[in-house]
Amino acid sequence: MENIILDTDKAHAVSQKVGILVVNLGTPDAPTAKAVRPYLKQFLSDPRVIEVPKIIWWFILNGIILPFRSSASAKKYASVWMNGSSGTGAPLLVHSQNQTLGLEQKLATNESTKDVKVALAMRYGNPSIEKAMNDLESEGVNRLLVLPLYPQYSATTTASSFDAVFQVHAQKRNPPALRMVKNYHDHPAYIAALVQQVRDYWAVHGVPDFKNGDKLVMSFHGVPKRTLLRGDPYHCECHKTGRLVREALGLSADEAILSFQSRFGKAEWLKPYTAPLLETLGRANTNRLDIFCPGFPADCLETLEEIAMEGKEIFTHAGGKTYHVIPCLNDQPAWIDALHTIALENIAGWKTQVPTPAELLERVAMGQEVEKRMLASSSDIA
Ligand SMILES: C=CC1=C(C)c2cc3[nH]c(cc4nc(cc5[nH]c(cc1n2)c(C)c5CCC(=O)O)C(CCC(=O)O)=C4C)c(C)c3C=C
Ligand SMILES: [Fe+2]
Ligand SMILES: [Fe+2]
Repeated sequence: MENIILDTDKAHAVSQKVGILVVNLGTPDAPTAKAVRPYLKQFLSDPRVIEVPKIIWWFILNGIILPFRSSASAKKYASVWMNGSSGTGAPLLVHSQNQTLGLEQKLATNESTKDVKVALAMRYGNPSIEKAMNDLESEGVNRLLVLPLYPQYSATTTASSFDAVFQVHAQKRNPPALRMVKNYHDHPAYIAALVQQVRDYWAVHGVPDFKNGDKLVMSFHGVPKRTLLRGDPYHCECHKTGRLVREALGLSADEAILSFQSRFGKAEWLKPYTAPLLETLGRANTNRLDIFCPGFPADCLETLEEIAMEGKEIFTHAGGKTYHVIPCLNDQPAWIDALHTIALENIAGWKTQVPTPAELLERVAMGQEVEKRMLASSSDIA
């Protein structure tokens, strides 16, 4: 039936179905300039990402960035495109899909959450936020938790995803109730998953010799410095995540160094920049450097190409010896557990199962009882 209000199964808001919209940044549909261009256009036309006057930016974007960057980025995407046991396609999409499935399976193991619907959406590209919200609506979801795969809040990412959800929400006559997860940069389950990931890597590849100058670099995606000056808490949240991981590993700030990568354009971004740091550590003839990206829950172009390939080249070319890349959380069980915990905490109080007719009658009776008591107490006051 078209109108869900007239559908007797769903009438009178009886259905109380909870849905979780897992949101990540997005990625092109194919590693070609033709597919990268519309993705970059949508991404770089977002005023949350680019805070340059619209007219000026239109000329820079269409005249310089899209013609040149689309084909350069496409080559980089081609170098990391996946075709293996974990899945086929862009790494960001494959890992985000596996995480979404992992969360759904975990929720399905418990009677009270087994009917929670989970969908993945991408802020730019596919599957779009609009499509995922419509899919959840057609499954009867009327209470929606938005769970971004951004542990650290930034207006450029988290708020931008919320904007896109609100835009779809604004088009609906009977939209779902909304809850948004703003951040979880210091959530114990997220920190535990990060620490586990580093320890698991060291269990296989040996622990760096920190006393003899080996380093752990924790590289986060950067943002323009002016966003920090205007009040974006992203910088502080990255520092808190980094400190909690470092302390759990028993390392000093000199042994585990925090940095920011992926600078775009000429403006100043958060410092220290990762690439020059790798060069400095290479020049200092660092024997072993391990690099980890705690702010990226899923491996993507920025970790697999920029960090693993370009970073290695910079470090070893400058004189560094061995370069170890610790994979992102991806589908690590402790991370799926963390997502599950964060989701449960944020849907608390939202009943997920449709009440039985007996439960409905009980509620009506309870309501009548409360009304009677209120009337009695108001006549007492009078
Ligand atoms: C132009 C400014 C950009 C800001 C600000 C920015 C913030 C930001 N980005 C991420 C996470 C990711 N970014 C990724 C790719 C990417 N980022 C930018 C630019 C900005 N990011 C561009 C132009 C690109 C596209 C790739 C390229 O052409 O270089 C990705 C990977 C996407 C993929 O397909 O693999 C992620 C993830 C965060 C967390 C963030 C701010 C906190
Ligand atoms: Fe980015
Ligand atoms: Fe800060």
